[in-house]
Amino acid sequence: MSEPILELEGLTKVYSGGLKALDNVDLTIRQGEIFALLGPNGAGKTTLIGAVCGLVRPTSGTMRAFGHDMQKDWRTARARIGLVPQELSTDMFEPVKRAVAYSRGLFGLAPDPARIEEILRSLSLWDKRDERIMALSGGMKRRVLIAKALAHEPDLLFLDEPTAGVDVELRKGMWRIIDEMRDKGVTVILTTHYIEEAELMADRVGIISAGKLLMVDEKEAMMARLGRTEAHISLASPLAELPASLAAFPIDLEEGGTSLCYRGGDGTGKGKAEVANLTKALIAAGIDYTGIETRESSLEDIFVSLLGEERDAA
Ligand SMILES: Nc1ncnc2c1ncn2[C@@H]1O[C@H](COP(=O)(O)OP(=O)(O)OP(=O)(O)O)[C@@H](O)[C@H]1O
Repeated sequence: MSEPILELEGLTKVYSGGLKALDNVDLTIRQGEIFALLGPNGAGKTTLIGAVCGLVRPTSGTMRAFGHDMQKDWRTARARIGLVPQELSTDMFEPVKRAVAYSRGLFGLAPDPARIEEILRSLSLWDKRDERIMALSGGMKRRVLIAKALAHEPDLLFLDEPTAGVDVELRKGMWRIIDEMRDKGVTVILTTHYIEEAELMADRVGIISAGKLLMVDEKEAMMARLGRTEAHISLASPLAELPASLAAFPIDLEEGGTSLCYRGGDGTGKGKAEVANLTKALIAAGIDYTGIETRESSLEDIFVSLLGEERDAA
């Protein structure tokens, strides 16, 4: 397994008003992985990123990046970390190219116009290089943020909600960029509200709520562990009860006996095979049906049910 690039232990942040935005977070990120941090508004995602990027001072806990203790040796690690924040804060009056080149200089790297050109071209910003950032569309501004983060060639890149409020085209462009970074071996930590995005891009997913990291796992493992298949089978005529021959299936009679509902499997397609067996068993039992609707649960369902459990437990 590759090197840990970021190790957080017991990371806690209590804001001055007393709000615990991070509650004892342990997280290890390995070189080259794409990690998605999923959580509802106010879960602590931006605070976590801010802590690692030196924008938020943790109340307690330790952070190591590239093997350096970030509280003791902050600069060495920080120079290798890029951040694409949610919003533009500065240099709205600057022309695109100058802002991006400046961002590289900020991290102590020698100017490299060819590299800046390559970045601007890859983000379709080259034609806009001399325009002031404030004159660009929202989506273009977001690309400038990415260009700035890439300008200093980070090994670890944080993307805070990279696709919030952007159109489908730009979202796809962003996914492509993340893919390219994966190919270059850059480690990416992204936060997102779009579960589809996490499902598509990430190798591992962490679910955070109210400052607590509820679960971290490989995406496939999470789906296999918590995913489900749900199938609704419409029966040709209502059943009063289920025959004993079907007792082994995880099924319920619903809608006054006119519908059979199967809930089982594991999000990896195992349920589909079981539903196929169920249909054979129905025919063998002389039960006729008129339609089947099957649905595999997504990361979204897992996310929603986990957060629901968390709320119920609170
Ligand atoms: N500077 C601050 N002072 C006090 N409380 C803060 C501060 N910054 C954030 N918070 C609070 O900390 C909690 C976590 O906020 P954070 O921005 O980290 O959440 P988030 O998961 O990024 O949310 P979103 O998805 O809305 O961006 C929220 O309740 C927020 O109101």
